Amino acid sequence: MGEFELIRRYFARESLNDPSVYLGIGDDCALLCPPTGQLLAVSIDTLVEGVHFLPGTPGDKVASRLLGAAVSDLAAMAATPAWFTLALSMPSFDQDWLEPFASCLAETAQGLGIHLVGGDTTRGPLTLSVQVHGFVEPSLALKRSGAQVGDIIAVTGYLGESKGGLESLLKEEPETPTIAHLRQRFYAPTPRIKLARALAPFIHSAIDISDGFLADLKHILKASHVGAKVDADAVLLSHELLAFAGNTALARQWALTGGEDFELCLTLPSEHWEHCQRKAQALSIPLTCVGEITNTDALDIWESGHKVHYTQDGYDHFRSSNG
Ligand SMILES: Nc1ncnc2c1ncn2[C@@H]1O[C@H](COP(=O)(O)OP(=O)(O)O)[C@@H](O)[C@H]1O
Ligand SMILES: Cc1ncc(C[n+]2csc(CCOP(=O)(O)OP(=O)(O)O)c2C)c(N)n1
Ligand SMILES: [Mg+2]
Repeated sequence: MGEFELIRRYFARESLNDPSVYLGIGDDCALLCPPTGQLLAVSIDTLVEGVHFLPGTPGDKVASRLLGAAVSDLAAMAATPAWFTLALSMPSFDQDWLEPFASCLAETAQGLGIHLVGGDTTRGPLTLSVQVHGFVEPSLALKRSGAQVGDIIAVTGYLGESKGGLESLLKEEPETPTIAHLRQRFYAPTPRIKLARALAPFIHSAIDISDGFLADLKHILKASHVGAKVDADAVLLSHELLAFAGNTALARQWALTGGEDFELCLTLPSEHWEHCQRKAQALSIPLTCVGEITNTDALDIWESGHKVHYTQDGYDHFRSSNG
């Protein structure tokens, strides 16, 4: 099969019926119409075989991980997903991999309300990049730089589960229901778009957790010129994570530093806390207060009444060891 037949068969299957897409797949560029008065939010993410997923991972699992993680960046800005482009490099034409990849990509995109409008397909090591585009009202866009002293630090969902799923894959553990749950969290992140949109008017700063909660919180602290006090005991640890990790200390370490949770870390003034919690409850998403923004230049982590230190705060592509 040739390059253009592949694109037609797998990626240009349906014609788009969206007024914001003037011209989609098939020309030198897509032509798109952002709504007037809104900002265009743009972000790109890449997955590399052997770096982000294990060799031999089925196409559907790569697709949900790829798009979920990319759209999570839109959630972190409180943007509504609109369009994405896909750059795909693979060593050879592999129908058994491409078919589930393309089907799951289309299904995930539909669920997230985002449309594939173009891309690029080449031969090379298995690498996938997705550029996502979304819209956000200028007054609602959530930045890393807005945290204020006294803000509550809150996180969504159960951190560390994705790291548990990855560890179970690296150890080639047989798939029990507990492990299936953790692997699902690794392979199929759920961008918190609805919650971000609902909370945006009350939030001072936000980031999505990709490298690790502590590492990503540090980006907020640096951008906002503030410090933080984190209560590690307050971080929710799911039954599944505790069961797989085998002890609370390891589960907590994964939750604080494991990464790829694609949950949100938010800071907000305490007077809005109860209202935000009710909004999260209505969407059945846990929202947990895990600390406070301080006027120091440090990130202090407290556990059982003691200040503790984590040697690694998250994943770094160019550091030699990543825990
Ligand atoms: N090669 C690059 N060229 C320009 N900007 C980059 C490059 N790599 C990363 N960035 C920018 O640096 C910032 C941090 O990147 P990253 O940690 O990958 O963000 P995220 O976790 O949101 O994906 C982002 O604003 C991103 O756009
Ligand atoms: C085979 C394998 N080894 C290790 C990891 C762990 N890992 C790889 S990248 C990464 C951090 C997130 O990826 P990145 O590309 O930095 O995402 P971004 O911050 O740009 O959203 C983590 C925890 C993995 N997912 N798969
Ligand atoms: Mg990135």
